[in-house]
Amino acid sequence: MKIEIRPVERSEAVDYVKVLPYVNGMPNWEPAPSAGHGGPEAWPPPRKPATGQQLQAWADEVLDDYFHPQAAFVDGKLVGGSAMLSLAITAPGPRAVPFGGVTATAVIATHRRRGLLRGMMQAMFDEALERGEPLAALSASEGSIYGRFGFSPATMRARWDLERSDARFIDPESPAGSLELVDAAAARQAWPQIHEQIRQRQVGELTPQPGRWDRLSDEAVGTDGPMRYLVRRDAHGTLDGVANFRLPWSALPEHTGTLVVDAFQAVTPDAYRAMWMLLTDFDLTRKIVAPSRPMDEPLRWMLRDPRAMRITRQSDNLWLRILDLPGALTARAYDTTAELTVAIEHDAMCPHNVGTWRLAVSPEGATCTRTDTRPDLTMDIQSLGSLYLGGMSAAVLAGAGRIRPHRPGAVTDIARVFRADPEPFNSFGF
Ligand SMILES: CC(=O)SCCNC(=O)CCNC(=O)[C@H](O)C(C)(C)COP(=O)(O)OP(=O)(O)OC[C@H]1O[C@@H](n2cnc3c(N)ncnc32)[C@H](O)[C@@H]1OP(=O)(O)O
Repeated sequence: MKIEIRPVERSEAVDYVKVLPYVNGMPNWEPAPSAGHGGPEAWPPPRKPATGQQLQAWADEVLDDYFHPQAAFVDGKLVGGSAMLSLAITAPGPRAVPFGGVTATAVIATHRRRGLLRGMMQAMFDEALERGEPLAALSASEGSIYGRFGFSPATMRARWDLERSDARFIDPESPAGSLELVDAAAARQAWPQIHEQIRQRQVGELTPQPGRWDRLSDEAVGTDGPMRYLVRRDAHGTLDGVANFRLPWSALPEHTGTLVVDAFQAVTPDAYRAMWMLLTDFDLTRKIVAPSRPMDEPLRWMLRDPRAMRITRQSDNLWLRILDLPGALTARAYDTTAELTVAIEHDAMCPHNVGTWRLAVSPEGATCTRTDTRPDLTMDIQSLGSLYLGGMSAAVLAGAGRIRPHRPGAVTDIARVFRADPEPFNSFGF
């Protein structure tokens, strides 16, 4: 059996997309309902196999400059593929840090568990480092796969619901400004403007991959039910919020009258409140479901009964992988002054990360250099990925034995250095 891992050539792009489960009408996510799914059933039925025209459109995307595909060949046949997208994530600062976003990953069922994904992953890590991307990231189809490659959850998301009758606001006055239900084309125009303002300040948000905004307003994507679009303007007429929502039809009486908020972004607290006031009080609805929202949703604090907003699922969202430790740690900013030495004992796929590192941070900047001194803490590379955006607790990771302190106070110190407020959040994957 001859195994070859290499980038895809132009003539092989259609073969590459053919290995992806969704292209064949097969599921490509674990069957357990994830926080991101908004429908009442466990998961929408798989789509139909792709048409020749769709295959060609996806193949063209594979060949785009921002897409860096690798493929696995066994005895000359393309049996697996994975790709990285060159994107940027907002790190504390806020600073935009380039990363390789792993996507479009699959190995055909007959060739799994032979190390083909591992081979492609290594090739993608090496290429990302050459492009100067200190991080890799992905959304995981299953929780047990990607830890072994050095990825670890760095952001979380929640699905919540709220009975319309319980959505009573502490301040019932609607803020000045206007709300308008618009068509898909107007929402398509609003999304990039609003997202860009939020991305520049919200840690965890991502630059959109090409086609992102077309897909977001595409009715064929996501759960069923016609898509509706809401935009909001402030008292001066400046656009400051946009949301996509649906009222899915269901044969089950318990699911009828549910308004699903697929996507929601607001630039100001007024826009945020005005839009939720409308969406939580739509005539002929009973319940509001928001499938993929931050854990720390301000809406809870606007309600007279904060308990009315019930988190019904929560899950990891973005998984991060530190590819270049000093590059990543000096790319983000810190709002405290501190000095810490951190030891990484193992990193088979990125051995240059192994060693003891002295991290010196201040609001003016950070340095990260090798040192021979005794470390304050030892941790795995996964834990550093989880800490990086400031969303995960160092104390919890220490409690799990993933971070080992070597002096009193070291865990509190690293928590203070990395923590961010509000929680990092990415409103979409890739
Ligand atoms: C980022 C995204 O794109 S998410 C979408 C991922 N795609 C899918 O889930 C589609 C369905 N699954 C698949 O196509 C394949 O199972 C893949 C792509 C997930 C894995 O491909 P493989 O070539 O089988 O992985 P590979 O053999 O390199 O596995 C490396 C290690 O991960 C483990 N592993 C791989 N897949 C899984 C899994 N689904 N569950 C648990 N462990 C797994 C292997 O056992 C192996 O373990 P080891 O390091 O202890 O030996």
